Formats: sequence, structure tokens, C-alpha cells
Amino acid sequence: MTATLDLRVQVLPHGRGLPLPAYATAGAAGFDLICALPEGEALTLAPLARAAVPTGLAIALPAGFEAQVRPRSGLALKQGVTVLNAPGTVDADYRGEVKVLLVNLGEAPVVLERGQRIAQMVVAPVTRVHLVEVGNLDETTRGSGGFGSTGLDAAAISG
Ligand SMILES: O=c1ccn([C@H]2C[C@H](O)[C@@H](COP(=O)(O)OP(=O)(O)OP(=O)(O)O)O2)c(=O)[nH]1
Ligand SMILES: [Mg+2]
Repeated sequence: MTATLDLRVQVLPHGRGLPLPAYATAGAAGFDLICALPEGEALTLAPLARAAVPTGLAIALPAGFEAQVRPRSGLALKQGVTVLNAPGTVDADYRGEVKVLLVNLGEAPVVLERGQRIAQMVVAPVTRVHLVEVGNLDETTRGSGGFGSTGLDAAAISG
């Protein structure tokens, strides 16, 4: 499989002595972020506890791009651990260490270890908008309906 879009992203050598992350397969949308706790240290996330987990990664995204920090489905399904602010946003002008805000929504404590893959990073283009103030917005069929507004007529008929 060939990539449809290739982007060079500058990265510092891994800040905590681990290998740089890599895409797991040719078609993977994201590369896994690794828990970069100090050697010999582990972190126990009690149920409903949260933590900013270091990844050792510091990047310089080109202008016009962002990086999203997304959960790994396996970790979420098996242990209830997900990214609290998903998708986390890494701005193009951020130069600090990327951290993963994990929360344990499971019923049992979860131990996070150095080297463990804890989330994934997807780089995406950003649309920069110019807000143009107007007196009225154009009319649409939906109008201001939302939050479950569609299909209500059909439900009323069948119900
Ligand atoms: O999951 C995340 C989310 C953010 N960041 C870093 C990169 C990002 O560019 C910066 C700010 O993130 P955000 O804008 O989401 O946080 P904020 O609460 O608005 O802080 P700030 O006022 O610094 O923008 O923090 C991470 O490392 N991981
Ligand atoms: Mg912000």
C-alpha cells in the first residue's frame, strides 16, 4: 500500500531513551505513542483516575497541520482506559513533550508500564477559518434542529 500523502515532521531524538514511534502497518492512520515513564517506574491508574503520561516525543509540525492523540481501541475495550480529552490536539506551534491524558473508566486498577503503547497519533490538515460576520444565516431544512431532532415524525407514526 502506498501513502497518499507524505509529510516530513521534525522530531527530537526520543527524550526518554525509547525508540521513536512507527506506523505498525502500511495502512495505519496513526502511529502508537509509547508510555515513557522512567526506567523501573510504573503508574497505577485507579478506577476513574487520570494522568498525563509522558511519551518522550517532541515534534515540530509544519504550519497547517495538527496531531490528534486518540485512544487505542484494544486498551479501551479490554481495560477501560481511554484518552480523556480525545482527540487531544497537538498544535503546530507546540514544541514541548507530547503527553497522553489517560483515564481509567474500568472497574479495576490498571498498571501502565514503560514501553507500553498507550494511544495513537494521527496527523491531519487544519482548516483555518475567517469568521465573517453577517446579519442572517441562509435557511436550511434542518434549521436549528439538532440533538436527535431528525426522524421524530417517523417515530411518531410507528409508535
Ligand atoms: O492530549 C494532548 C493535548 C495537548 N497537548 C499539548 C500540545 C498542545 O499544543 C498543547 C495545548 O493543548 P490544548 O490547546 O488542548 O490545551 P489548553 O488547555 O487549551 O492549553 P493552552 O492554553 O496551552 O492551549 O498541549 C498534549 O501534549 N497532549
Ligand atoms: Mg489551547
